[in-house]
Amino acid sequence: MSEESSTSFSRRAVLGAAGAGLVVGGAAGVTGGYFAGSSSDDGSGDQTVAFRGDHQAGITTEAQDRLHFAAFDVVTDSRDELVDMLKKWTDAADRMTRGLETVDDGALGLGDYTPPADTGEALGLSPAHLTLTIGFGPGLFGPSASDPNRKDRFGIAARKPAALADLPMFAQEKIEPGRSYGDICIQACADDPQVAVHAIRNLARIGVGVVSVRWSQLGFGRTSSTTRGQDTPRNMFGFKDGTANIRAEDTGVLDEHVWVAEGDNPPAAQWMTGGTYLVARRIRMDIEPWDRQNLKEQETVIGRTKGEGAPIGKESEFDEPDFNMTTYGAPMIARTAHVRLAHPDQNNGVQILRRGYNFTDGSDGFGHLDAGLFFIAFNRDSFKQFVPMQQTLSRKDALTEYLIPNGSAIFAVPPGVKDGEWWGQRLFA
Ligand SMILES: C=CC1=C(C)c2cc3[nH]c(cc4nc(cc5[nH]c(cc1n2)c(C)c5CCC(=O)O)C(CCC(=O)O)=C4C)c(C)c3C=C
Ligand SMILES: [Fe+2]
Repeated sequence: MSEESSTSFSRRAVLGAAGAGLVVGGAAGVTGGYFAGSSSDDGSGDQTVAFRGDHQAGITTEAQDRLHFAAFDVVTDSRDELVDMLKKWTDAADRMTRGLETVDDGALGLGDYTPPADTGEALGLSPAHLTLTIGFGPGLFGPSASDPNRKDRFGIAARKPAALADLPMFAQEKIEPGRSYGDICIQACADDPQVAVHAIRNLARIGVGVVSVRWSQLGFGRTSSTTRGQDTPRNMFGFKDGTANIRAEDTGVLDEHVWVAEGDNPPAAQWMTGGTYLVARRIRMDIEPWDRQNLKEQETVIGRTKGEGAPIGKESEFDEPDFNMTTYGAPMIARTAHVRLAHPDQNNGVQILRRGYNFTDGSDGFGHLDAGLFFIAFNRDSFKQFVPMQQTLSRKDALTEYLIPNGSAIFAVPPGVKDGEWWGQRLFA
């Protein structure tokens, strides 16, 4: 599909033309389509992030402020139906990221007696830097934690990469199956929550009969920076989060720690070259006990100051932590401090790209906020990176006392789609 077909017009153009009393719709021959696929806001209001490319958008893309993450179960056994849906999803996703309706004039133009092909709540809204990132879970290939008896329904078991396996159980977690696992995930990020929700809702609608939503999570504030230009945001414990994250500019680090390389897989799993693995963890944070701790204790648990975000013993946010500094013979950064235990020095040099979001899902019926961090990380092999890091944190990290991880999932995120290509083509073709 061309980026700017003559019958494509933006959601803004629909309302603008309608407001001016024009007839809109493909049949009426209205032309427009002025949201080109640029990667930034150039000042003209073109808030698009390119959907197609070597890697999927939504990984190193400058982290947007809002998230709607959905995990789907595939409910059909038909490979043809699944492939057909993935093609329709690709088309709709490509369009929505450019600020277009899922199909031309889908919300209003199909007549009075047909369900609209676009749900309409994004009419008049900009693309808001929407990115849609797809991932495939272990259950798509056969038995997995969500269904240990599952067959290889789509004939792709031999194509499953070794690094796509269920995450192990970790100490101190309370994983709920209804918030975990999934055959396919879609990560929708945007700077407008309605745009992200619209995208997930329409993909779920298009997928009826083929997929059903297993769980989903909204996030309202990013907890990471993924480019050098971004300010560091704060998490629900009030600390700057994302200071030491990998950035889009660190291309060498990304190649080493995030992107799957050709040599990582045998020929059958080459469809993952240029992709990455997404780990999602819903981590509820014990807000009320945390809020009763004094500032010094909070800073000791994290290993950084709350105001500046500097490593304890240093002045500025981006100063390197010195884990050997002592005071009265004791380490300045506690042995149990989160940043010490998560640092590459303590993890055989491994790094992960964090791209999580704050969440608050009301309260739990006992007067406690159901709030936390929806942790998302991208890495080249979760079993060499995320898993050992999480094992160390679960056992030793002082922060663990305030955390209850209750959702967990892993997905293989294939590389980006080229022009004309559809999501999953290299896996299924
Ligand atoms: C397994 C990986 C990680 C989980 C799970 C995790 C949860 C988690 N983290 C915070 C708060 C902060 N984390 C910070 C740094 C940091 N965290 C991880 C990994 C996990 N965090 C890494 C790899 C790092 C960077 C370490 C380094 O190289 O220095 C920080 C400090 C600021 C920063 O660098 O981002 C904070 C604050 C919470 C609240 C949380 C679970 C809810
Ligand atoms: Fe952390």
